Order: sequence, then structure tokens, then C-alpha cells
Amino acid sequence: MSPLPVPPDTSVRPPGSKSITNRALLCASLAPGRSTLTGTLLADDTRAMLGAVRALGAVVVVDEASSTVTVTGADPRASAGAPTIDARSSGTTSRFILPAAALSPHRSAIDGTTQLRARPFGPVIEALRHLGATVEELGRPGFLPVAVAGPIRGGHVQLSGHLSSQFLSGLLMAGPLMRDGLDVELTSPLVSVPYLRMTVAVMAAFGVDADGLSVRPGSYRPTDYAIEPDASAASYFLAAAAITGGRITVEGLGTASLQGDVAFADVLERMGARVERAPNRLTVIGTGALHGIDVDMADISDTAQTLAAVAVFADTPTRIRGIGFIRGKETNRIAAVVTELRRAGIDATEHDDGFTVRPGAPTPTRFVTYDDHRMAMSLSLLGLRTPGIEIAEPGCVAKTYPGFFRDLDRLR
Ligand SMILES: O=C(O)C1=C[C@@H](OP(=O)(O)O)[C@@H](O)[C@H](O)C1
Ligand SMILES: C=C(OP(=O)(O)O)C(=O)O
Repeated sequence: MSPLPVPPDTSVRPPGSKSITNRALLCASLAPGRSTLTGTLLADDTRAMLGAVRALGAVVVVDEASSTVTVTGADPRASAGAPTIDARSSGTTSRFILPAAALSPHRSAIDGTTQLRARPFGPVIEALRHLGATVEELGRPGFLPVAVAGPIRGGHVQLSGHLSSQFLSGLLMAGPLMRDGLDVELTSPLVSVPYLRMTVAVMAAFGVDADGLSVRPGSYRPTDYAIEPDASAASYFLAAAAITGGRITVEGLGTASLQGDVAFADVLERMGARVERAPNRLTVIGTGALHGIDVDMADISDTAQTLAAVAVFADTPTRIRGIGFIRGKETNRIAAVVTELRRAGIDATEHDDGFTVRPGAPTPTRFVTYDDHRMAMSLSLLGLRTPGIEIAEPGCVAKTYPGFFRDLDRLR
């Protein structure tokens, strides 16, 4: 990469939200009748969910050119089970499909890549057992691959919240199809809380009323649903404006967004960038001055690596807290960020709950990406200002944003 010749003054529209796409695909697959989803993300994580809902009986038609997906739902309680559901590397797909598969009396097996096999599943395995499912741990206990057979009948269940919110979202989405509905009691504080609000909002769009922890028996209603652009993907462009002293507008995302990650703009504002907000648009204007901050990112942890890149260009250190659980994502993201920044000569320190980045001038570096799309996308931001930045195995961005480098190049 070579640095941007002039600060960008442009607008971008990132592809559809991964998190909303995977919720809408699941809810549509549970709704009897035809739903049409527009603005759908078509990337590895959402193709994993497309395959998973098909395996449980939904009919899915994808129009690649228009990013429109039609889903004809099927009652998962009548599913014949699926011999192998391949969740690929997708946390959301795997954690959302397990409870849905457990609605059927027939056995389904769920597996994924080596990367996904290293991520925790213990809380949902325990919860499904408590709800009456038979769960076979086919590999290491507490990890994929697993096989489930139900039917789960619902009721009260305890669940830990400190590793991931995805277990709770997945159980809640299957909840209306459980005979007794579902009532979850959290046994540890929930991380990534805004994703729970998103789950409730998408369920509501498909006709089901849930509060954050319980849902009554009922049925989903087929719906035509428009998916907004991905806010985590937007963070790279908002950060780019802050870093380069440019002006970048993200279209389709603003104060009306369902995604917690739009709050990344607030973090940039605290550091000294200017932010303009509208219901469906966010603009960040770099002011040329960025100051380090002390910030808890437990609600918006997918943007912690983005902030690490921004922090390099601030005038004082940045301390990011509250995100110890991101050691269990695509890679140990705390160790990975610190290792890679140090590789570029930046002084960074790991903490139990996050990391500290001290400002500096990065040296020309080929960054290792650990098969983590967010490592690749975040570290590429350094190349907007620093000569000689290279990203190893950039194809890993296909997990959520196959066109990322093409869109980043449009800032030139
Ligand atoms: O529910 C979701 O769509 C997601 C929740 C978050 O995970 P955790 O709840 O595991 O932190 C987030 O990191 C992930 O990218 C998507
Ligand atoms: C953690 C992520 O994804 P998931 O948990 O859905 O695999 C992510 O997209 O950063």
C-alpha cells in the first residue's frame, strides 16, 4: 500500500450488516411463508447461515446482483435434522443455528473450521441440555463439533453472559417455537449488550415480541425486510477520515441504526474528530488533532482493533478496557493487536481486559493477520499514512467484507 496522496473527501456505503443479515435469515427461515430480504450481506459468514437454514428445510433463493434473498420458511420442529451443518468460521451462524436445530426431534450435527472449533460453546451446550436436548460433544468438550436432538420445550434456563452475547441471541430467536416459551436468567454480566437489542428488534420485525431475556410461545410472520449497511465495516472508513484529516460520510447508517457499533463515531469524537449525525448518515471530519482516551469497549468490541490503529496517530496513549472476551474471537485479538503493533515499532501493552497503545511512527511492515478479517482491515488503516505497509493473506476479509480493499482503494 502507499499513503493517500490527499485527504479523502467522499462517501461510502458498506455492504449489509452481517449481524442483521444472519438474524433476518434465521427469523425468515422460521416464518411460514415467503420473506424477501434486501441489502443482504453476501459474504462467508452469511453464506454459512444460508447453508444452515437450507439444511433445516428453508428454501432460499439468492439474487447476487441485487443482494436480495428470498426465504421460504419451514417449521424447524418438523425438520428431519441435518447430517452436517457447516458454520464455516461464523460465530453467529453456529451459535444461532444450534438452538433452532434443537427444536427438531431429529439429530443435526454442527461443525466449522479449525478456527471456529477453538471458540467456546459450553454455555449453549449446557443450556440446551437443561432445556431437554441431547447434545453430543463430538470433539473436545465445550467446543464444536456437536450434534443436537430435541425437541427442546423451553421454560427457565440459566446462561452465562461474559463470554459472548450470541448464546442468548440464539436461544431467544428459537424461543417462540418452544412449547413453553423461554425465560433466561443470566449468571454473569452480559457482554456485547447492543447485539441483544438488535436481536429483539429483528424478532419484532418478524412479528415476535421478546424482551431481552424472555419470549412467549408464538410464531414468526414472513416479512419484507431491508438490511442496513454494516456498522463494524463502517468503522474503518470513519477511522480513515479521523486519521488522514479527511471527510468521509457513511451512507445508510446513522442515529436510527439498530447496530451498537455506530457508537464508534462517538469514540472518534472524544479523541478530537468532528462528527455530523443524521438518522441515516454519519460523517467524520478529521481535524488533524487526535488525543488518546481511556475507553470501555465492551459494547462495541468489534471496533477495538479499528481504534488501536487510530490510537497510533494520537498525541497521548489510549487505553481500551472491558474486552477480555475478545481473546475468544477469530483469534486472540488482544494478543494479536499488541504483537502486530509492536512489529511496526509501536509501543503497545496487553492487559487482562484490553490493551494500551502509545502513539508513534510505524515502520514499513508486513502484518500478520491470523485469518482474522478485522486484523486485516484495521491494520490496513496504518497504510493510509505510512509507506511500506503490507497485509499478509488479505483474502481473510471475505468473512464479512469481500470488497473491502476495493472500497478502501476508492479513497484515493
Ligand atoms: O450477535 C452478533 O451478531 C454479534 C455479537 C458479537 O459477538 P459476542 O456477543 O460474542 O461478543 C460480535 O462480536 C459479533 O461480530 C456479532
Ligand atoms: C467476532 C466476529 O464474528 P463472529 O463472532 O460472528 O464469528 C466479528 O465479525 O468480528
